[in-house]
Amino acid sequence: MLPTINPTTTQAWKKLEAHYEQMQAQHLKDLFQQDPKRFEKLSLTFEDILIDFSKNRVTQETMQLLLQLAQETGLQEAIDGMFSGEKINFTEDRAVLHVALRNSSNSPIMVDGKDVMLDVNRVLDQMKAFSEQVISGGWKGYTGKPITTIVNIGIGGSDLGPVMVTEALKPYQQPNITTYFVSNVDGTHIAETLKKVDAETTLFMIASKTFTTQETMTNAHSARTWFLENAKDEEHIKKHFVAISTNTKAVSAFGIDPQNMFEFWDWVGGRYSLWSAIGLSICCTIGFENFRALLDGAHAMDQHFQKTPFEKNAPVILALLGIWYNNFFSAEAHALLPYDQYMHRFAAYFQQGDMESNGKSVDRNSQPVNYQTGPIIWGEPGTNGQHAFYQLIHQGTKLIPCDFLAPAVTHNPLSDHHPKLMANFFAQTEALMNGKTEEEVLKEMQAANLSEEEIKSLKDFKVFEGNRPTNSILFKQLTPRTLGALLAMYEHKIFVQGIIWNIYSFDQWGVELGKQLASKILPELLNEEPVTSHDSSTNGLINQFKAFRS
Ligand SMILES: O=P(O)(O)OC[C@H]1O[C@H](O)[C@H](O)[C@@H](O)[C@@H]1O
Repeated sequence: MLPTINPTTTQAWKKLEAHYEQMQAQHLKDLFQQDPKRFEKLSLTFEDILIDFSKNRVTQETMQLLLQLAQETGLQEAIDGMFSGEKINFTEDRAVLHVALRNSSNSPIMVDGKDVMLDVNRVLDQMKAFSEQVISGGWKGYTGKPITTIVNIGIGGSDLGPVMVTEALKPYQQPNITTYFVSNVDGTHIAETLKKVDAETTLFMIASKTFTTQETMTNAHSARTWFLENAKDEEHIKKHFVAISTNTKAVSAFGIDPQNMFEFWDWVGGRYSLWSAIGLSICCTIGFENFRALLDGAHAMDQHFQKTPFEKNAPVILALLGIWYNNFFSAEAHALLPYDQYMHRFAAYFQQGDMESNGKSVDRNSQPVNYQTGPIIWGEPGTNGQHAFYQLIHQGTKLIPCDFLAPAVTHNPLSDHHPKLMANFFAQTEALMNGKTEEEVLKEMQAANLSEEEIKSLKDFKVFEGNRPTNSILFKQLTPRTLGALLAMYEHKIFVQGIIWNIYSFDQWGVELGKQLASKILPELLNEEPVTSHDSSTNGLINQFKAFRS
């Protein structure tokens, strides 16, 4: 059982409220001036990753109080519960064991009296053997040609993780394999993908934990129809369709040979599933050894998370800082800004990871929460974001804490691109912290020989308040191991926040209502009758939709 402490009732929370009153007037610039050792004190390293959290609006006292909050809300007990296979996903009565999927030390993890590592290793072996066959050309299509193209059909957790990782690890891509991802039920997605592929050399991976998701099943059936139009014979399906699911029955009903099914289990949450057989498209794209290295990096971070004292624990620190802004500074959002083009789906991935996990408003006592929970997560790679939305982060009315992530070594050392990219990375967090005072603005304008009148009319617009908090996460290079560690770090950050907010992070009831209503509306769209069963807006929209199509 997870602890059920309302965080606002803790001693630490009350002290943090009082402490916030002092801290809101403090400027980061001054905190740096007061303490030349601030960077050393407020940064930590994990393997090849440096996490600098010194540009946050905190002092040692803030960190102490936040750590006390973690203690008082029972974080250690919760961490132990997750790692030992307790059914901490209470509302679905399930364990939460993505950590078992990458448990390379193989220590037993028991669920319902059974060591899950046996199953984990069995499926990993199956993934290894299969991906090696595909990559080596040993797995042949129905005309005897090797597979050159993979189409992963899945949505949400059965799509975002593999998309993000295969993009992030493109430098490790096998030269003979091209991978596409189809998620949207909009027919455009599958239609445009099928235009690019050849039935003789394409392998479809139908990835769905439940194997009932409307979007995925619709796309899978369209892919099957298209394939049979080419291959003509249902016998050939077994060479071109594999399934990744927890639902064996539904996989067989679809016509996929159980031999070609890759299993995972109900204790793997969809948004935590890239480490499971859902990662098969990753294995076949970058090779099993690289997938293994991704798992190993995550496992190393898991151990760090499980065993390191909270004051040096990367996921715990990041989580506490997030709580500080979310609950005391009333920050509504958090931006993830990777300065690495390969990580262009990183923010999208953690939009699901974080917002589906912690977008909750009922606590673990079944009571409505009386405090804020999960933030809005968003972001784009630098420097593109700088030329689009950073204006608001620098000078807008909202406080948006940001994580800046970047590799020191690029996979594409093209002339001076990387130093230029990194100059921006360093400049942005400095600018966000320091801002620009009126005095500095005046000096600048005078140096540019502006008239007194021009200076007077423009100066106010050019002042930057600064004091905008950032974390800088600088790593040596974006390797599979480092990516694995970074992903696990953010996963555990989300876990810690969910524990402190006293919510259940591993269910997602909020996505159900829209699905139910859509299945009620679908038949109404397929007949000629005017619709009257909804509110006037929904009726009006549906009836206009029908009129446009008639
Ligand atoms: O893998 P599936 O069962 O097809 O589910 C795909 C997605 O469906 C829903 O939208 C859930 O909210 C997601 O958490 C899940 O990842």
